[in-house]
Amino acid sequence: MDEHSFMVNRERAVDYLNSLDKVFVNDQFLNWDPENKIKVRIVSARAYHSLFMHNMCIRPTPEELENFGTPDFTIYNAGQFPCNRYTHYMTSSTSIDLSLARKEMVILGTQYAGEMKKGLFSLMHYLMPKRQILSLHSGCNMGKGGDVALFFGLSGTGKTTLSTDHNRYLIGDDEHCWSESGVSNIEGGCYAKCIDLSRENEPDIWNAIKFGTVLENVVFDEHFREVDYTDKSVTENTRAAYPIEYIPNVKLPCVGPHPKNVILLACDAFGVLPPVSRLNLSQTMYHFISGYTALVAGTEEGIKEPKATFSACFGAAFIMLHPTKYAAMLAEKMQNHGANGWLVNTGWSGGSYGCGNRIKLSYTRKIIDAIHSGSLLDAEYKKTEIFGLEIPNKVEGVPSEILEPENTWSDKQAYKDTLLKLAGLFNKNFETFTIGENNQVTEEILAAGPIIGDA
Ligand SMILES: Nc1ncnc2c1ncn2[C@@H]1O[C@H](COP(=O)(O)OP(=O)(O)O)[C@@H](O)[C@H]1O
Ligand SMILES: C=C(OP(=O)(O)O)C(=O)O
Repeated sequence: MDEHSFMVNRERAVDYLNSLDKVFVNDQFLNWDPENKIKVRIVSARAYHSLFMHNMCIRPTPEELENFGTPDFTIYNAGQFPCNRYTHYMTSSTSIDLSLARKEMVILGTQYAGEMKKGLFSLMHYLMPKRQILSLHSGCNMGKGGDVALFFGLSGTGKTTLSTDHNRYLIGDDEHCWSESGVSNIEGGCYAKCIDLSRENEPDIWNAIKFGTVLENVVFDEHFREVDYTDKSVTENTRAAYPIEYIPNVKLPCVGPHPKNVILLACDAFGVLPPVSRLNLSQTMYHFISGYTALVAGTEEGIKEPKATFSACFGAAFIMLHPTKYAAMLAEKMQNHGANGWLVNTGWSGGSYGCGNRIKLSYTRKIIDAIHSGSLLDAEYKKTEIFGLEIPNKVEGVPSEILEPENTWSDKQAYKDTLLKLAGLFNKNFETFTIGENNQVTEEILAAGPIIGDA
């Protein structure tokens, strides 16, 4: 959109906010790295939006608030009020506009609180790389011995669920920076999906839902105030936003040393990617640039059943530079700090969606445990056809037969056909990444993708 259209929307939002008796103003920080902290001001009409950002951004101390000064960036959230559909570029009544020049964001026509946090995340994807800091759409946690793991993945792949681990310190569930001094969380809270949430499966998230937590899109009994986490009548995308301290084993301040493991999460609805594979650096780059997952119900509007999608760097909606710029930074950091790459399928096994089942969360947790402990590096590995992924022969606590997807499919031909289909989708997606003049993608990265013809 052009500057003029931004200003039309901005004026509409500001006029709307000015017409109210009361607005809420939050002054907060982004990024726990003290040297790269960003000051944000959020002006909103609804208490729920203000509390959401209070929970999600880093909360200033009273002294910091006193000396806050001029913010680096301001959000005008007039979400209850629509944009004018006759304004240039508007195709609906919803518009979320970000101006890097004005250092402002305007929200009209949507009250989904996540827009604010994701808008700020886009800003960080612009500001941080300029300082040679890599911004990451990933969860992050740290073991008792100081080993840090990153969990990359698109919405619904398990970043929040798997980074929230009773045996490890939580650094953050969704947005991080990797600088010369290590990792830092951008946020001060978590935004967990809570559809079908249970105390047994996710005790830490369950217990984090208490006074002060914002529950969004959930259905509850107004008399008893009991939430029905199974109710999908508003949307599957039900959410809980809580301050990160609501997780008992949080690492405060939310910073850590350089990562030891980089885990790429894909929720493969085709059911052909192995539950876990070890990646070399080129494969890690290939899969990072591809950013594959299946959109499942609840992640985007209109998705009723899973559909393959590719989102560069696991965050195409947020990145501001060419994907290979982020990939090159990631490769350099992983190489310099000796981090291992892994691909974990948190999606289907035993067949595609509709036939097979989603891999049990308890098995995925065992796989993640084996990555953290280092024991998975000791397994024997075998290379898969087409994708050339290295899969281990055993993982403690996981039935060995499921480690090789073909074993779990009763119809072997259907497995092969589906594998080829997915490989074709990967290749087609990667056609946009050529070994161009700027040497954007290296031969090694290109060769790390699926090779059709070997089957
Ligand atoms: N094997 C699995 N691994 C990870 N998550 C799973 C698995 N099976 C089911 N799930 C569910 O998938 C959802 C993952 O969502 P979440 O962790 O919020 O993703 P993200 O943070 O990446 O958006 C949760 O509701 C979780 O309970
Ligand atoms: C915040 C979102 O993403 P994630 O699921 O990665 O938290 C979202 O999709 O609104």
